[in-house]
Amino acid sequence: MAATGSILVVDDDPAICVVVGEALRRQGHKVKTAASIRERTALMSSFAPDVLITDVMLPDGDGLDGVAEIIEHKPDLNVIILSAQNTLNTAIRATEKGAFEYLPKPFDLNELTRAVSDALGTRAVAANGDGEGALPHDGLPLVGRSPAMQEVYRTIARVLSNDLSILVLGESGTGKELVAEAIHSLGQRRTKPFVAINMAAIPRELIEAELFGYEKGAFTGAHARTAGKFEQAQGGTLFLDEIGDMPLEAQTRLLRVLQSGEVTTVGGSKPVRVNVRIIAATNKDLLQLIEENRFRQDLYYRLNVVPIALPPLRERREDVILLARHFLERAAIEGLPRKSLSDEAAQMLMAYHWPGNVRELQNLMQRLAVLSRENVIAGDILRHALPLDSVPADHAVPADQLAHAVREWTRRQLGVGLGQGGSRSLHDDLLAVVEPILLQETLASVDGNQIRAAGLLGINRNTLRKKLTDYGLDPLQLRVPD
Ligand SMILES: Nc1ncnc2c1ncn2[C@@H]1O[C@H](COP(=O)(O)OP(=O)(O)OP(=O)(O)O)[C@@H](O)[C@H]1O
Repeated sequence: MAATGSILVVDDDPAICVVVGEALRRQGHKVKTAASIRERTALMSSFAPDVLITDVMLPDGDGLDGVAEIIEHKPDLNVIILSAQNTLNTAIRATEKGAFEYLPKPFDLNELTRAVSDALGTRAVAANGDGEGALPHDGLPLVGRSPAMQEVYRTIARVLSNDLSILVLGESGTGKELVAEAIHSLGQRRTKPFVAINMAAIPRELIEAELFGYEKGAFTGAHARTAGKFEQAQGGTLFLDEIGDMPLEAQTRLLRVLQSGEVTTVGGSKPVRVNVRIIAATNKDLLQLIEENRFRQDLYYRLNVVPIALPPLRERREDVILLARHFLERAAIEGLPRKSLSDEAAQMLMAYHWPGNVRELQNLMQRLAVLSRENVIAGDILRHALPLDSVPADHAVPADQLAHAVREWTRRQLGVGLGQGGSRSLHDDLLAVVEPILLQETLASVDGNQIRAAGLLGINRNTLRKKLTDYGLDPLQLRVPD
């Protein structure tokens, strides 16, 4: 049976105290509630709880204030923070104060009761050795309050005080590099270098020299010993962007460095010890690459100690307006005219499918800050500014029609084709019908510009190029359809 204990719930909302209190009592815990910091302080000494659940915004102050001191006096106490201010800042502050868990409001009651059971079965997490207020809290880079982003904040907060390897997953423009920078600049390595290298941006044959450095004369043009990114990042963080594009030979070498903690330059023989935190990122399906023998499984496990998944912007639409306002505000701080969004414009932004994710939204807001003559950005301006006439992805009728066509096609294939063999697979057959149309139409809409088409499709440029070759499509011959 799960352990039971005494729990103090602090929230100025009586409804929350009742609901949480009842749920916990039903599980056999002893529960008391308080509505303010004053009441909390009074109860802490008389009641001596095992777990403290506290809201952040309390009528007489910030619920996080004093938490570090409480834990210092009572190291066994586990603290669970509830907060409606679902920002990276709150998650980090909660972790810094030594809180056991941070739950964004509105929270899931099951999650809370589970957190309490976990807390009772675990020793309190010691407060971060940096001490209070040691981290720069202002101007935190990541914006967004969606549940998906809260999960990201919680994970970031948990990895700041350790050196675990991190794999950031997400489509292009979702903020993978920003997450890596945030982990570095808020973590214990922040006074050391943050070095980024993008595997897709460097010719394959140069990747090893860039990463590990090279000796004088190692190859034509190697005029002097040059330190690689590993050595440049000494003591700090190395961000390996687009790791899925790393050639296999370089992967083998990288794995060796991660296992030994030593780098040997290309053409060199004397290893150099390196102390570097690794954060890798990819928009590719690494498991698929492993299956195709294009990515080493052992390297994958080394890199993927803590995964952080950034969902596409279209799957966290509640963040769109916050982000849009953030970018307009930033433009104003940079000296551009201050702009706001009309209701219609806000609706349109929410409905759009954002294939280029946050980067696309950021670029659009910057453009509008410069171009729009009115102070309030109206729907009309957006209609021109959004690509493809801002057709929202959720456009119900075409999506329904497509779904209908796919259903009919699949049923027919299953009816006709079962047991006849010869066909590659239903999945491939469908893609072979649909994908070339998607690629052709998208390319035609941007006059064959592969970079823009890849952005609209939300896939990597190299992936697009490969697909075009596979389907025998020539982007230059694609004309805007009638
Ligand atoms: N949550 C966010 N809050 C504020 N700005 C963001 C957020 N996410 C992304 N951005 C901004 O959007 C732009 C794209 O982000 P970033 O370069 O980190 O994406 P990425 O996933 O690494 O893209 P790629 O895979 O193409 O390299 C950056 O200018 C970044 O500052």
